[in-house]
Amino acid sequence: MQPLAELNRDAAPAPRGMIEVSGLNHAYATRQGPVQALENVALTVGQGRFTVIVGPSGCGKSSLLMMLAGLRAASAGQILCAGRPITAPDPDRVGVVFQEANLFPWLTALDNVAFPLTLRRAPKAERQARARAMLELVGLGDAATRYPHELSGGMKQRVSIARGLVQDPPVLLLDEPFAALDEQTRMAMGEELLRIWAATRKTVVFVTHSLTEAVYLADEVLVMSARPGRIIDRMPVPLPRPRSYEMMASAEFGRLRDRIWQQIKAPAR
Ligand SMILES: Nc1ncnc2c1ncn2[C@@H]1O[C@H](COP(=O)(O)OP(=O)(O)OP(=O)(O)O)[C@@H](O)[C@H]1O
Repeated sequence: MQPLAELNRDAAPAPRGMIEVSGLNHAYATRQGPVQALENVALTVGQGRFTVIVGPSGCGKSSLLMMLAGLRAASAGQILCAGRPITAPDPDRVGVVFQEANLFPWLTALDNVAFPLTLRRAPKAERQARARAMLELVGLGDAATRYPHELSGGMKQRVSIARGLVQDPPVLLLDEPFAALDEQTRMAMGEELLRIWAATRKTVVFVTHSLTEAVYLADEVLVMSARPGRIIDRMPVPLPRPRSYEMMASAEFGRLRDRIWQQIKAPAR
């Protein structure tokens, strides 16, 4: 007879992803009729994994991220985060960072980071301690009392990342967070994000147009088709970590980037 432990192991559910999306469809209502943005999107992101989403312009990447964040409802389908549906923004489970840092100009860096805790009416000492720790984490411990206009573009995005992490959510979503930055700052921010990710072990979903950024950052790249967006490839990135600038010149890196490019380049006319 099979021992009880064996039976239990067989009966245990398969390990679930931190994020599980199934049958996601979305059509926007426009004056010209419905615009099908997403078609039957399904994906799983394992706990602590760094997943990057790429795809042609207008394929629905931002729409998908907004839905994962609970900021937009899909026409159909299900999104589970940590085993429970996402139906509205839930900063305890999901932090979000957008292309624009969207900081309040009248608040210091510290108070911007603390703002979500203020909304929750957390005690002031706790808010400040937590926000200070997050600023330290993103390398801005010395800039706590500065206002947004006194910060560079890269520093503002660091504040935005710190704010996304301040409630310690298991998931961090980033929608082209470095797109507005110059190339040098963008590279540095990519490295910085990997350092933060390694320190916190968050589950990360990152949208970008940059194929180099995608391969450099990801454990796995999800490639979307042109609209209506579908997932057409799940490409693991077997490059070792920590990633380095030199890896970008390797044949393996080039092969991975080319695999994405071949799938998203516009068809020749
Ligand atoms: N509020 C809206 N109303 C109507 N159509 C919309 C709306 N938001 C997005 N769309 C359309 O849905 C499609 C997907 O848009 P979305 O912004 O999600 O794509 P994307 O892949 O993030 O684009 P990009 O790469 O250019 O940032 C596009 O065709 C867009 O025009």
